[in-house]
This record gives sequence, C-alpha cells and structure tokens, in this order.
Amino acid sequence: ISNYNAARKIGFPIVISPVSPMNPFWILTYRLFPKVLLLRYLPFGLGTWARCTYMGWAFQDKHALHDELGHIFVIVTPSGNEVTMADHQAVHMVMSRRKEFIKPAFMYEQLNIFGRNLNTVEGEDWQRQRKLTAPSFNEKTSSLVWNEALRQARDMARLWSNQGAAGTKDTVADTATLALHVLTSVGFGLTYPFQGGVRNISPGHKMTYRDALSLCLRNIIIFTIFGKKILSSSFLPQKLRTLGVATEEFQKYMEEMLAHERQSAANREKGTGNLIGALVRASEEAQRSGGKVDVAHLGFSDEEIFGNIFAFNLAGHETTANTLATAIVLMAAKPDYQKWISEEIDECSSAMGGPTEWAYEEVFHKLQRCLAVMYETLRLYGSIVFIPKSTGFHAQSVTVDEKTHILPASTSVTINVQAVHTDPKIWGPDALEWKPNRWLEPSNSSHGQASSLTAETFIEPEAGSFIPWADGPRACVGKKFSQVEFVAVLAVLFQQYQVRPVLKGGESEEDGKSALIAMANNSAISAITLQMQEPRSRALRWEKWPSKH
Ligand code: HEM
Repeated sequence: ISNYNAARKIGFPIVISPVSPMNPFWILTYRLFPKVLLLRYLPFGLGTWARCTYMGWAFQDKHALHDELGHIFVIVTPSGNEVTMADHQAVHMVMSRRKEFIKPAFMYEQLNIFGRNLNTVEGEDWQRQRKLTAPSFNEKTSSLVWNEALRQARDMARLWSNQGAAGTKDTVADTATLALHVLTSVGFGLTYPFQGGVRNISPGHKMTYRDALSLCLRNIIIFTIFGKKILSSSFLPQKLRTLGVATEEFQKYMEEMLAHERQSAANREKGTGNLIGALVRASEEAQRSGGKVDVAHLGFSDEEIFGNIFAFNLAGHETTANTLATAIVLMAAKPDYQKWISEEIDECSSAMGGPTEWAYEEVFHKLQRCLAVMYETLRLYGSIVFIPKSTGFHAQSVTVDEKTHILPASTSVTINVQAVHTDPKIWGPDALEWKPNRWLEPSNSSHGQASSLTAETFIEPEAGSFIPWADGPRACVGKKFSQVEFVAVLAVLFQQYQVRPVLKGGESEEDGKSALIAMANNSAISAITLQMQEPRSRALRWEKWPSKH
C-alpha cells in the first residue's frame, strides 16, 4: 500500500503486480507456471501485471501496452516500484543524466567474474575506466575488426554455399563462431581458421584460448548463480568441472598475455593494436602522468584489465552474432533487400575489386545499405530489450509533455527499448515491418554525385528514439566495432551469393519465407540477450547470383 501511494504521487498510470519483474525467484521460476501468465486475460485490467513482468515481455508486447496506458507507467509491486519508460524525450533525458540515473549495482555485480569492469562500475570508478578504455576502440581497432571479419566471412560463405540444396541450419552457431573469432583476434591477437584447421593448444595449457573463452561465455548464467570459485570443487559433475578448467585456463592466458604486453611496453616495442595491449599501454601512460589531477591517472589494476577483457567479450559476442544471424534470416525472407544491398556492394567491387581486398578506410562508409540492414534488425530484434536504471539515493525529476514528475529515491526505471523502437508516432504505421530502406533517403544535393547510391543519406533519428547501443555517456563503447563487423560480413556474403529458404515438402516459396519471419519472431531472452528460440527449425540455401557470375 505504501508503494502504491508513492506511485500515485509520481503521477503516471499504474499497474499493480504481486511480483516484481526483477525478482530473481520469479525470473527463474515463471516458466514453470505458464498458466499464471494467462491471468493477463482477467477483466478490468486485473491481470495486466501478468503481461509485463516476465523476461522478454517487451519483445512480445512491442508498443501495445504503452498504447493502452501511456508512454510511461509504473508497475507497483510489494518490493518496490518500477517506472517503465517509452517516451523518447524522457528516455534521452534519463540516459544523458549519468550521475542521477545510475546502473542498479545488484544487477551487475555478478558480471565481475574476472574483475570489476567498465560495464559494472559506477561513479568515479566508471569515469576512470571509461577514460582508459574508450581510446582502445579507435580506427586502428576498426581496421583490425574489418580485416578479420572479411577473412572469417569468406570461409563461412564457402562453407554455407558448399551445403548445396540441403542448405545450412547453423546460421546462429556459425555467426557465433565468427563473432568469437573476431573477438579473439582483435582482443587478444590470436587468430583461428573459421572451420577445422590448426587449433594448437599453447604449451602449459589444457585448452585453446578460444575454447576456454567460448565455454565461459556460454555458461555465463552458471557463473552468475554459483560464482566461479565453486567450479574448482572435485565433487561437481564433469560438465561443471570442465567449466572450472576453462575458467582457470582463460585466467592463465590473460595473465600470460598481460606479462607479455607489459614486457613489450617496457621495451618500448610498437604495440600490435590488440585490445589487451591497448589497455596495458593506456593504463601505464596514465600512471606515468600521475601528477595531473585526474582520476584516470590511477590506471588499471591487473584484475580490472582481466575484468575488461572478459566484459568486451561478453558484451560484444552474442549481441553482434545474434544481430547478424537474425538479419540473414530476414534477408532470406525478403530477397528484394538482397538485391538492394548487392547493388551497393557491386559498386564498391567494380571500383576496388572483391571484398577481401577492401581497405576499411575506403569502403566501410560507402556500405550504407548494409549498415541500414543492421539498424533495422536492431530496431525490431535488438539484442538488448530493456535498459535498467535507478534513481539511487536521491529523488529525481523527469519532465514529460511539459509536466514534471518526481521519482522518489531508489525508484527503478526500465527503459523499454522495444516499445521505443516500435512506437508508431516515431516510426509510422509500418513500425512493425522490417524495412531496411527506411533508413536511407535521396539526398537533396544529389547533383554531380558519381551515382545514385552515393546520393543517399542516412536518416538521423530523433534523440532517444533509436537506442540499441544505449545513449548518452554510458552508450556502448563497442558500437563501431559491431557495425564494422556486421557490414564486412554482409558485404562478403552478398557480393557472391544470394540466400533462399529451403522448402519443406509441398511448401511454396511464400510459405518458406513466412516460416523464416516466424522463426525470427519466435525470439526470447535466453541468457542476457534476445535470441531465436528454434534457429535450427529452418535451413537456408546459399547459391551464387545467377546473372553476375
Ligand atoms: C550489436 C552489438 C551490440 C549491441 C546491441 C550493444 C549494446 C549495448 C548496450 C545497450 C549497452 C548499455 C548497457 C547498459 O547500460 O547496461 C552496451 C554497453 C557496453 N558495450 Fe555494447 N553492444 C554491442 C556490441 C559491443 C561490442 C562489440 C563490444 C566490445 C567489443 C561492446 C562493449 C560494451 C561495453 C564495454 C559496454 C559498457 C559501457 C559503459 O558502461 O561505459 N558492445 N552495449
């Protein structure tokens, strides 16, 4: 009752719920009681809570509940109030005010598996870590991402096209491998062939760096529940003990690489440009300039370097891989967009040869249509569907439609990314349709342009209305990294190949396409990101473009 009274004072519409969407017990168990969710059909809005308290509800509901209740509403629960926001101006305001709307620490602590990192810290700690890490994501990094993504994609394309008419069901698994290999190469300087080939285990190790990292990433939920220390116990089942070995191995690789990078920094050798080297150098430089009054001069502890390397992998792996996989499935369902991007890719190819010869600086910015495919996929199938914030120890105000609302101290705020991305007032009546070409418009100053493609301009959405990488000071540090990787992969795939659904007995081409859209729509939050739930239910067939080659 006291939470209800507090919510009424805030002045937004209210949904009363017996359970908080953030309640860990509810998060772990609601799937066991699927019938509870049917309560949503109770009359007089009595069951509305069952519609908006389970993980991933925002992806199912899109903007619908906000259409009914308003751009912002409060879920009142016994443990606290949850302000759910889809008003793009308020969203922009919240994400810009980093010091007032902070990350809820309890949700992030479990991600400090190898050390505190940029993703999990707040306040001065965050300021220092951001100052030290942000320069590592520079144009040199983008160029490394580009080259490795081209290399991996070429091999992936070959593998897929070799499957012939049977096609491949491994789109999700293979894009995950590709994204992992880009991260191991750019993060650590270790390159792996896309498929098979040499996978040498370094002397003194029991696993490759890649396998150790991959196991840690795939089992992130186990870490967050049990912590990593318990995994070394000998009474655990084999699977968990293997995970324990992976954890130790990943730690050992990072320690060795850190020692190596320190040594080469001490010898004043030129860095290779990988992320761990960049972190070591940024930290040492900051410590050398210790006289300046600046929190960043403290540099990083070893644990923080390990924490950040893991955080980059965690934050950059599933997010980019799932976006790629979903985009490919949707491209197969809507082949007109394959032709659309291939016009752009061909224009680059005729000027600069095949994609594997392309230099990042010359080509990336020309592939706007490929980037539009990424934007549109993230708009509707963005891997992060909500962004949690808290008002911390102080009350905070938000102004909506020129009216100021006061959110008391410790109020949770959930930015409903999916609802913002599907708001018909922003995106129009076709907001729910996947239409990559909505991102480009003919430029007014097209006179004298070399081609119609270079005359297209990318649309800049209003602040707060497109937030897949978040917004404001805490926006994703790997945004460009993911864009470069995505565009490189799409360019390689669609330069030579087109993709089609493999049809099941008696199915028409249209049925096959609809089944692919249904597969993409059947997504839910698996661990921490949105993923297709049955990615192997349909196969994709890759074949060369008939007219071009
Ligand atoms: C399509 C791909 C990606 C998406 C959609 C994405 C999305 C996001 C979002 C929404 C946040 C804010 C999270 C929050 O406030 O809790 C974030 C933060 C972050 N991302 Fe990404 N990300 C992507 C790729 C990457 C990549 C490739 C890397 C690194 C290699 C990366 C590293 C990070 C880090 C370190 C943060 C924390 C930044 C800070 O708090 O200052 N992300 N990302």
